[in-house]
Amino acid sequence: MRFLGDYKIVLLTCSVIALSIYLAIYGVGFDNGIFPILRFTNDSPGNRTGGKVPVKSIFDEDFMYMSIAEDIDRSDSLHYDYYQESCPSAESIISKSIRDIYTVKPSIAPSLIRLLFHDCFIEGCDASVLLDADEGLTSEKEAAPNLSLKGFDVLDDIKSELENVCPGVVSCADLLVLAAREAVLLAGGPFYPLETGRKDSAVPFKLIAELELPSPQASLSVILASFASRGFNERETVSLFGAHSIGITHCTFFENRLYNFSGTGKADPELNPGFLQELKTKCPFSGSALSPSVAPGTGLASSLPASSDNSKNSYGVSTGNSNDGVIDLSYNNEGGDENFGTRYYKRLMEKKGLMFSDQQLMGREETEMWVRAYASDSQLFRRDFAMSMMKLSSYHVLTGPLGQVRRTCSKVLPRN
Ligand code: HEM
Ligand SMILES: [Ca+2]
Repeated sequence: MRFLGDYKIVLLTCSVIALSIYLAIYGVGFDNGIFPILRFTNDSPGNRTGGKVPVKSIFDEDFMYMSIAEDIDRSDSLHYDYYQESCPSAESIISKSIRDIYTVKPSIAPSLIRLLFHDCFIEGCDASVLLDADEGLTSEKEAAPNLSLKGFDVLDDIKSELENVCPGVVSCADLLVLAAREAVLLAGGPFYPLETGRKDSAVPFKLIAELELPSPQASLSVILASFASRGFNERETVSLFGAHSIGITHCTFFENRLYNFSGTGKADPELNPGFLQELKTKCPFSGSALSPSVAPGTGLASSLPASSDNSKNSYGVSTGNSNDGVIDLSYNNEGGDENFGTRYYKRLMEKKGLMFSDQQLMGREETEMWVRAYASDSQLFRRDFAMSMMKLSSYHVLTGPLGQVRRTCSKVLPRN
């Protein structure tokens, strides 16, 4: 019996160590000696600045509380309320600023969420996307998939407010993830706890952004591979796409589906016929659908052939044509805020996905299953979206001496 008891202790200790390593690697951190547990019953912010916010691990099905050694050195890693002493008002300044701006400009919410995705997906959440071009540096903003990003000015303003209160303390990477979380909440999405302590990169990654941000013409296998290479499974990937229930899309990103799908000169058969007519009136034929740059089914942005039409780039973004129409992804907030996410999945089930890449989620059993689940169960979607956003917001972060805290989000610190 004694042997059995020892055996169990050894087994438990090994499990704790293994789980610790797993969670540390995948970015769901510790907090004050507790594996975070998410309250599934309630989406309300709860203890937003108090540090110990319970979070459920994405990886275990059972709710587990375990104590871990108190003497782990967390000074160089992400943790809750990182700015508690160095800048106690940081989180409230950020959330209040976003709330104020949102009242006059609600489009800031989708802009920031997209910005977060484009930053974190490329070399992690390090604010690399916020850098302007500078001597020797080509800005990530100039990468084709990033040309229609917005919200930089708002982050610059909030950063200068933070600099007035606590100079050189709050990173732009933390600012972006916290601002995007507030944006999700304002748009009717769930609250999720976030650890802080990210540092900013000293370089942008324009070429990697060109190569690795998925194109709106990407096929399902390309999309899944691209998310999987960053640790996101099908369920997490499908849940993140729920962000496409808010904001806007330019016609240019799906025009080929209306007029010249796969070079056939016809519409995409996967488009709902009534919806097709509706879209055609909003996005009249402009000729750009004939461009080879928008041939669907291809891979990542960079793998699309360069357009012969100089007004468009390989991501299909109009660079010179100001006539490009815009479609409201939320369809005037169809079903209200409480339908954040679910309205997107319902539309996919009706073959009303706007981009080729959106409708692709219905293309395989394992992703279609999650589309159906999220369309019918908004609580499930909110929980999954919250967890996936937490995971995305902590993806591949720079901490401690590995990064810097910029004074201005668009500029790296001057070299000494
Ligand atoms: C295969 C993956 C994805 C592709 C190809 C894609 C592509 C696009 C495109 C082309 C637009 C329209 C931009 C414009 O017209 O200005 C857009 C908008 C948007 N995307 Fe995605 N996206 C993807 C995944 C995601 C993810 C994972 C998120 C967030 C978690 C996200 C959040 C958004 C938001 C919020 C908007 C609206 C932006 C605004 O209104 O300013 N997207 N996306
Ligand atoms: Ca980045």
